[in-house]
Formats: sequence, C-alpha cells, structure tokens
Amino acid sequence: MISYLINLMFDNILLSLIIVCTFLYYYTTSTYDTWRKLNVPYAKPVPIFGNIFKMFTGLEHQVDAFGRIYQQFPNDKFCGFYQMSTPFLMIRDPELINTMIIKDFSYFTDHGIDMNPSVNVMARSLFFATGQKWKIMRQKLSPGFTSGKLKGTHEQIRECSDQLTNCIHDKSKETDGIEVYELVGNLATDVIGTCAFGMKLDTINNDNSSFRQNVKKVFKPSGKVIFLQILGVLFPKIIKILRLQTSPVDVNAINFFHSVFREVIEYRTKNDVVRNDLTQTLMKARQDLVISSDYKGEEKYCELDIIANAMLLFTAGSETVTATASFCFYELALHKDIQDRLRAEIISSKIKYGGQLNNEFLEDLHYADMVLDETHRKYTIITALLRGATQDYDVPGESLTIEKGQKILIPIYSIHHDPKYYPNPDTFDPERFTAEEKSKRPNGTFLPFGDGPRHCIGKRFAELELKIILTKILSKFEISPCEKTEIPLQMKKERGITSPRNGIWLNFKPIVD
Ligand code: HEM
Repeated sequence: MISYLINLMFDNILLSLIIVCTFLYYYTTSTYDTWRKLNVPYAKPVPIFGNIFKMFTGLEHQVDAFGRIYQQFPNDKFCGFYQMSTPFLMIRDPELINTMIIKDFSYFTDHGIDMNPSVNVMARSLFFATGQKWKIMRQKLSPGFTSGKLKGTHEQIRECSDQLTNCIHDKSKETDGIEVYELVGNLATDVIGTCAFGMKLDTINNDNSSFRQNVKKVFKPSGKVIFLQILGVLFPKIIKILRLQTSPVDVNAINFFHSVFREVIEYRTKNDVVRNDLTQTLMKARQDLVISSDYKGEEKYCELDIIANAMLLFTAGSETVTATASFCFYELALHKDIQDRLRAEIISSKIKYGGQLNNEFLEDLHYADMVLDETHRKYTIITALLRGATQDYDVPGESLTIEKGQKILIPIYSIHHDPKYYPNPDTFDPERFTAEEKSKRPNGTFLPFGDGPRHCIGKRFAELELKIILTKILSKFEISPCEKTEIPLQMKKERGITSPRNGIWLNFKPIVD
C-alpha cells in the first residue's frame, strides 16, 4: 500500500513537472517566430531566456550580451532578438537611429518600459512616464535646467569640490592609494543635494550618510527583486494581477527619499522659502499640476508624481556623474601626456579669466570637452537607449513596419566601440573629438546622453559639474596609478550602468604652487 502511494505521488510529481515544463516551454517560445515572420534578421533564441541567458544569470554584462547581437549583423540596419519571451528590435544604423529619435520622434515618444505607477512610485517619474503625461512633466521640469539656473549652481559645485580636494589632501598624507569612485560618489551626492534641493548633506566628510547609502540602494537589485523581475518578464499578466513590485528599485530607499523630499517641500511651502533651484521648479510643477484649479488637462497628477521626480533627479544626477568623473581620473592617471595637456589648458584659462571659474572660463576648456567626450565614449555609463513605438511606423527605405507597442533598443555602447566609427576602440584617445574628426563621423554615432526631445534633461548640468570637478582636482593634484590600480578595470556585471567591480584606486600627489 505504502509503496503504491509513494509511486502515485512520484508519478504525480513527475507528471506535474512535465506539465509545468511543457507549459513553460510553449509559453516562453510562443513569440519566437516574430522576427522570422517579418523577415528581420535575428539572433537565435533559447527557450525561456531568449538571447539573454548569460546576462540574466549574471555571467555576462549587458554590454557583452547586446554587443554579441550587434556584431552578429554587421551589414544590417536593424536586427531582432528576444529578452526572455519579449521580442526586441535593435537599431544598428546611425542614420536610422537619428531619424527615429529626432525627426520621427512622434512615433517613439516613450521609453517602452512597463511599470505600474500604483505599485512602483518611480513609474511616475520622467524617465518612465509616457505620452502626454511625460510631455507635460518634461515642459514643467525643463525650466530647472536653463543657463541662468545652471549659472546659479557654479558656486555650490565649487564649494563641494573644494571639500573633496581637502579630503583627498588629508587622505594622500596617510596613504599612497585612494579609492576615488566612492569619494566622487560622495561629492556628486553633496552637489545634487545642495544645487537641486538646498540640502547641505556633507557626505564627503561623512561617507556613511544615509543619503549616500540610499542612493546606492536605489538601483541595486536584491535577490528577491531579481526573482520577481524574472517572473515579471515570464508572466507579466500574473505580476499585474498580484500587483507585485518588479522594478529594480529598493523599496526602503524609495521610502527614505519619499519622506525626505516631502519634508523639504512642506518646509518650504510653510515657511515661504523661495530658492532658484530644482526644488523650486518641482514646487512650481506641483502648484500648476496638482494644487491649482486652473489646470484642466486630461492627465491627472498627484503629490507622488512630484516626489518621484525629486527622487529621479537626485539619483540620476549622482550615479552617472560619479562614474564618468572616476573613469576620467583613471584614464588621466594612465595617460600622463593627456593629463599634463589638460592641466596646461586649465592653468592658462585661469590666467586668461583672472582666476574666475565662470561660464566663459568653462566654455573655453576645449581640450577638457574632448577628454570628457572620449570618457563618455569609452565608458558609456548608460549602455543602451530604449524606445517604445507609440504608433505603427514604416521604416524609411525598408519593407518593415514597426508595430505600435514594439520595444526598441539602441545599443550605444556597441556603437561607441564599433571600429568602423572609432578605430582601436579600447584606446583612450581624445583626438577623436577634434572638430575635424567629429565631422567625419555620421550623426547618431555619439549618443552618451541620448538625443531628440527625450535626451537627458541633466546633460548641461552634468557637463558643467564634470568640468568644475576636473578643474579643481587637476589644479591641485598629479594623478598616477598606485599598486592597487587595476589594469584593465573589471566592470560589475550585475548592474545596468557601467561601474567598476573593485573601485578605482589612484595616487593623488599634491602640486606645490
Ligand atoms: C554623465 C552624466 C549623465 C549621463 C551619461 C546621462 C545619460 C542619460 C541618458 C542616456 C538618458 C536617456 C536619454 C534618451 O533616452 O534619449 C538620460 C535620461 C535622463 N537623465 Fe541623464 N545622464 C547624466 C546626468 C544626469 C543628471 C545630472 C541629471 C539630473 C540632474 C539627469 C537626469 C535625467 C533624466 C530626468 C532623464 C529622463 C529624461 C526623459 O525621459 O525625459 N541625468 N540620461
């Protein structure tokens, strides 16, 4: 009897397993004929994972996964691949990319990321917002990034950078090698805190601050979140019904920023505090879209839309700048000739402008522009642009119609490393960005901040901040590799953005005036 029951149980388990596996197989492969039917060249998928098995299991970085697909079709303008069961169209051709994101933007206004705003507050922020809701919010936030507003941030960025140079000075007395990624991260957190939200965070002197810890957490996926993400890609309907949170955003970090920004906004409203910063822009958006009875638009906004954007600006504005500045220091340490030439430019411009780090001074730093552009190219912090088709689109000169709802990926890291546009792509060479060299490349081959109406709203702020940081550090220190400097740098595989696996260790030697 017992053996009969065991057999029955075993048979049922086996049967259940077979049924589940068969269901999974058919469910996840049911879309795999999309590209064949449309006559689009495509990377052959494997069941369940499509073309991203290694990426999903953490064995490979996003850039390598997309790079392999990009390289597989050197003569095609576009190609298809599958992220689990979802068909993605990868656009390879710079001219087509340019047309789609600029001239024909009205067909691709969204980033095409499905997120439920009632489950995940970040879905309300500009990056994830869609259609009219995005358009209105972008119009409301853009005044926060005008030249006049940016000018007002110079002094605050300079002050934070001075604190960083003092901190490096103190550390360089004690030790030969300094881990710069963490330090610049603290600086970038302080800069965005003070420039955008009027908060003196002093993270540079207290690197355990809750702000820095929570910025780090925002896009760091936990095991549970990764599991839910897999589930979300495999069974989007079930996730929707159960209203499970599947974004890579840490819930505790969300709650932290939520309460901080609510307090800042409430304090300013109650005490009539008016400052010329991003918080003021957010508060104006709140007044116009949430509070005022004059707003008659169809799109409805609430308090959470404002808070979500505060969180986005805070995190987007710190991690990206941190990575770019740190990679730039790394390359300058390895290329003393480039570092010396950049320092010479900074010193001569300082003399020309009487020591004032004003707009004219910063705009005159042409070699710094070249060095930063080459850093953006080689490291490409945001590795791909995303778009979702919002209407059917006939691809110019091709027999393909991209259907409404189609997800699009533009592999900017791969384009920035394509020897066709950038010979010897692993070599750091700012000369690629002289006016003459730039004019030889087609449009659409350099997109670190995206392009078109949906390009990075913080681009000019980031460029300004990066130039001030470079100026301050190179005026005070000679940077060189130390014993711990990793050559070549290992990158983190599990993160969407490009960041170093083991930090960036460098030597900073004070320059005696
Ligand atoms: C080195 C620094 C930065 C890089 C490389 C970078 C890169 C990008 C990229 C590639 C996008 C997507 C653009 C597209 O889809 O066409 C983006 C969007 C965005 N970035 Fe940045 N970013 C940087 C700094 C900043 C800063 C400092 C802020 C804010 C203070 C910011 C705020 C945003 C926002 C809000 C969006 C979404 C825009 C929208 O969807 O309308 N970024 N960024």
